[in-house]
This record gives sequence, structure tokens and C-alpha cells, in this order.
Amino acid sequence: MKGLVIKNINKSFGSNQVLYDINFEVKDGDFVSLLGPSGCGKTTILRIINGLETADTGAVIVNGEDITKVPVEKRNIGMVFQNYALFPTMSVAKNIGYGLNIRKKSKEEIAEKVDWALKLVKLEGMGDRKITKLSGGQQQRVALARALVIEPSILLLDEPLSALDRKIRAEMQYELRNIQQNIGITTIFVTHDQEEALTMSDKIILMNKGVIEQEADPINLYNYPKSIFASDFLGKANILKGKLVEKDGKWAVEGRGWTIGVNHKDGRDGDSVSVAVRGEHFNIDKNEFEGSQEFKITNKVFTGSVCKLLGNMGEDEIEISIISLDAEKYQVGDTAHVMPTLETTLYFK
Ligand SMILES: Nc1ncnc2c1ncn2[C@@H]1O[C@H](COP(=O)(O)OP(=O)(O)OP(=O)(O)O)[C@@H](O)[C@H]1O
Repeated sequence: MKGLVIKNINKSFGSNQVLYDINFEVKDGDFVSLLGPSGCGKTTILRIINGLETADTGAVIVNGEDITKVPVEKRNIGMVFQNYALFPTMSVAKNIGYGLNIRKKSKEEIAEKVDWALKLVKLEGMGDRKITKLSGGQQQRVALARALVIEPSILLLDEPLSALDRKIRAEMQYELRNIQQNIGITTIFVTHDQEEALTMSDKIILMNKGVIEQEADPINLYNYPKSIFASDFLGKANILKGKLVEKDGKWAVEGRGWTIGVNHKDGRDGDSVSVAVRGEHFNIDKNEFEGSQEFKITNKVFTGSVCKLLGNMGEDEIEISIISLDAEKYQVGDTAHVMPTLETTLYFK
């Protein structure tokens, strides 16, 4: 099978276990993000894939070949680091050609491939420039060109955009994704930025404390998180404590002064659960409607793309997002009526 398979990886540093039985697959040509808070083990996985670190157990299989015991220099893997790790005294072209040089390729071949890579990252004609004369975004392109010029079987990116300012970062997200799709290279991208992972990935592997919390495509991970951790890490969620109840054949969670419907019952009547509802997954109206709960608005924040309404539902404080066009409909002090959409109301024991 083409692509990458990670099998039963465990890793400890001394007595500190940092990866617990990690298993996942990346399909040929896919862009997969490893997402999670600092210290959850993302970089360690990358280092195990490229051979800079050895796993205690398990295997790394690239395009059907088990490379677990293959030394670093024999693994054909491209890597881009957060700090770019370029050679400041060498020209752009020398930096890009470095990997081909140590692989003892001919001058002609190096020149041809470096030209191809310069074009790919839109730095045509800049081969003679000094690294120190480039902007952060341009340096990042050089690092990417250097990783791709060796025609690696997979590309590993360790927070490559985090040093760039917001606007350049957004541009590079699109560009990186375009380049990746154009050449169809299987890519693993490490980030702790949920929006970046959602924007760029075919699949996200969400990690927490050395284990895979959930693995899904961005839309499913965002809409149907399987844990409180996942719902809170991927965007903001209202997390409310309540008790599971069944009334007239319908299921609901009762909290402090509110009752909201859920579309399945996983547990017994009276079980304590936590409900997670994203701000934009509430229906809201000025008038009462079936199943709606009172919502007393205490604050309103207009951000441009959405308007956030903060307030109380029963005794709990919640935050609701509405589209900016409706921003003037609701004022601080109003009591509106809200109900989370049934499909996206999730609860966890
Ligand atoms: N060489 C090492 N020796 C000892 N502990 C290490 C080593 N490398 C990583 N660790 C520890 O392993 C854990 C996971 O680190 P890792 O860098 O993989 O996390 P991460 O999710 O990439 O975090 P970050 O986003 O901060 O880089 C951390 O607790 C870290 O301190």
C-alpha cells in the first residue's frame, strides 16, 4: 500500500512515557495534521518517522516498506522545521541543493532540480540571493524547496508557519496546500493551531497526552467531537453539566434551570453528563418556540464575521454566535429564546 502506516508506537524518555500505542494511516497524497497541545507528543512522532528518534515498540511503514530500522540518511523523507534551519552563509540555491549535493548528484542534475524547486515555491531567479536578505515567508519557501528537491516519499512539516505573521501565514497556508496537492506528496503537518489544521487538512489526528484522542476529517471532527477535550480544543464549546432524563419517549439533559433535547440516550436516567454545544449551533429567536429556553443577554461582542452574545440560560452562562446581519436584532438586557440544534448537541459522561 502507498502512503504511511504507523503501528503500535510506544515511546518513553527515561521513566516518562510520551507516546502510548499510536496507530494511524495516511493515504497516499493526503495532507494529515497532528494537532494537540504543547507536549502531547506530536514532534516525537515526526522524529520517529524521519529516524531522528527510535520508538520503543512499533513500526513505521512507508509505501509498503518497513523503515523502522533504516538509518536517517537512507530514509527518503523531506522535513521542514519551525525555525527553517537554513544555512545562513549559503545562497538560496546552495541551501536548496544541499540534500542533492550530499547524495553526490551531478552538477547538471542539481542545477536542474534546484531550478524546478525554485519555480515550485515561486522564488524563480532568486537562487543567488543570500538567506539573510530574505523575508521570513521567503525563507520558509526555501526550506520547503530544500525538503522537496530530493523528491521525498513523504513530507514532514513541524509547525512550519508559526514564526510568520498572520497575513503571510494565511497566504502560506493556501500556497503550501496548493504545492502539496500539485505534486501529490503524502504530508504530515504538526501544529497546535486548530484553525490551521481545520483549514489545511484532509484528516486531523487530535492528540492529548501521548494518545490519539480522535481522528477524523475537519468537518466531522469539528461538528461531532467525541470528547469534552475534542470539543473544547477544536473551537469553543459551551460545556454544561446536567442529568440525563427520558420524558415521553424523548431524551433530554436537565441542567440548572434549563432542559435541552438530545437525539440519543447513552446511559441511565439521572446519570450526570456534560453537554457540549458550540456557540453557532444554537437556534435563536426573539419569541418562544418549541423546546426553547430563556436566554438573558448580558453582553454583546461584534467581531465582524460573527456577533457573540453572552448571557444566562438558567443558572449557566453561555456564549452564542449569530451571523453579523442579525447583530442589531438582539440587545444587552433582552431575553431571547434559544435551543441547540438536536444533531450537534453532544454529551459525555
Ligand atoms: N529528547 C528528549 N528527552 C526527554 N524528553 C523529551 C525529549 N523529547 C521530547 N521529550 C518530552 O516528550 C514530551 C512530548 O514532546 P513533543 O516535543 O513530542 O511534544 P509536542 O506535542 O511536539 O509539543 P510542542 O508543540 O511543544 O513541540 C514532552 O513532555 C517533552 O518534554
